[in-house]
Amino acid sequence: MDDQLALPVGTTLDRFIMRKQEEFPYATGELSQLLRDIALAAKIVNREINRAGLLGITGNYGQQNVQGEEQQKLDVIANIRFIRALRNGGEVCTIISEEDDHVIQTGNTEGKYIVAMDPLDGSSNIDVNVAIGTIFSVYRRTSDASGDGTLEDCLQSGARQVAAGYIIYGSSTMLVYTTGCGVNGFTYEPSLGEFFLSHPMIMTPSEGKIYSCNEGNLNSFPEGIKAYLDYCKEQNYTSRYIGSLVGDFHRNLLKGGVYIYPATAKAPNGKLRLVYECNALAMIIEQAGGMATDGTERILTKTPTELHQRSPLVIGSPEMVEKVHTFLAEKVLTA
Ligand SMILES: O=P(O)(O)OC[C@H]1O[C@](O)(COP(=O)(O)O)[C@@H](O)[C@@H]1O
Ligand SMILES: [Mg+2]
Ligand SMILES: [Mg+2]
Repeated sequence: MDDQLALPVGTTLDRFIMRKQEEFPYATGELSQLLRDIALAAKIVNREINRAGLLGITGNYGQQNVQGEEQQKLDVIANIRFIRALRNGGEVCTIISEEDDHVIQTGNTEGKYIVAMDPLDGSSNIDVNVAIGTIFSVYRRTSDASGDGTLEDCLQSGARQVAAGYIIYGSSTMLVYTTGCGVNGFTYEPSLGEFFLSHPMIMTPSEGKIYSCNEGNLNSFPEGIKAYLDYCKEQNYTSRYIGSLVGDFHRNLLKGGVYIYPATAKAPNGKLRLVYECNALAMIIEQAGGMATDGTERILTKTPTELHQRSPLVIGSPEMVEKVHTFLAEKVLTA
C-alpha cells in the first residue's frame, strides 16, 4: 500500500502497471499486457465517440442485441474495437459481451484470462453528448487447461475477479480500475495519447447527499425503495440521474452517494446485467470502501447462471446502502 502512494499524480498508466505488476501474485506480465490492451481500445473508441457526429456513426445500427435493445452504431463499433484489441493482445481466451448472445472464443488457446464487458454503457445518451462508458471485468480460467474458455470459466462470481474497471467518456476521458489493491483513476491526454494517474487511491465518502435512480419507474418500485426515496427528500438530498450507469456511478464514487436500480414491473430482476455491469462496479466500490448489493445480498457473492442475467443494484457510500437495506427490511416486515 505505501508503495501505492509513492507513484505521483502524472505517472503514465504504462509505468503504473509496470510498478504494480510485482504486487500481483501471478506477476507474469500477462495481466499487465491485458490492461494495456484495454487502454489501447479505450483510446480508439474515445476518438470515435468524439468524432461520431462527423463520421456519421451516430444513431441506430438497425439490429437488436440479445436483450432486445436497439443496438446503436457505437455499441457495435466499441464491441468490435475491444474484441479486436483483446484478441490481438493474446492474453484473453474468451470474451463475454453485452452485444453478443454467446461467448466469443478469441482463438488465444493459451490465454489465461476471461473478459466480461459492456463495450458501450449508457447507449441512450450516445447521440446527446452525455457521458457514456465502457465496463470490464477480468477473470482467470478456473483450470490450467488451454483451449477455448468454458461456460464455467465465464460464470464465475464477482468475488473471483482479478481486475475490474471502467472507462468514462465524459468532459474528460478517464480509466478507473482495480486489481484488488485499491482503486486508481487515470485521465487521458489525447495530444500525447497517454493516460496519466490523476486520482490515486480513490476512497468513496462513507456518507453522501446524492441519490441516483430513474424515478420515472417509481410506481413499480418496491415499497422499501419508495420509502427510502421519501427519506432522501426529507433529508434534502440531491437527485442526480443521467441514465448512464458509469456516469452516475463515477460521480457518486467521488462525491458520495447511492445509485439504485431496483426490480420494477418492467424489469422484475432489475435492468442491469450482473456479469458485465454490476460485478465490475461492485469490485471497484468495495475497494474504495463502499458497498454493492441487490438490496439484500452482496453482488460479489452472487454466482451467475446465465451470461446476460440481470440483477437489482444498490451501490455507493456504505452508510447510504445500509440505509436502503433498513428501509427494505422494514417494509418486508410490515408488508
Ligand atoms: O433508462 P433507464 O431505465 O433509466 O436505464 C438506464 C440504465 O440503463 C443503461 O443504459 C444500461 O446500459 P447499456 O446502455 O449498456 O445497455 C445504464 O447505463 C443506465 O444506468
Ligand atoms: Mg450498460
Ligand atoms: Mg452497453
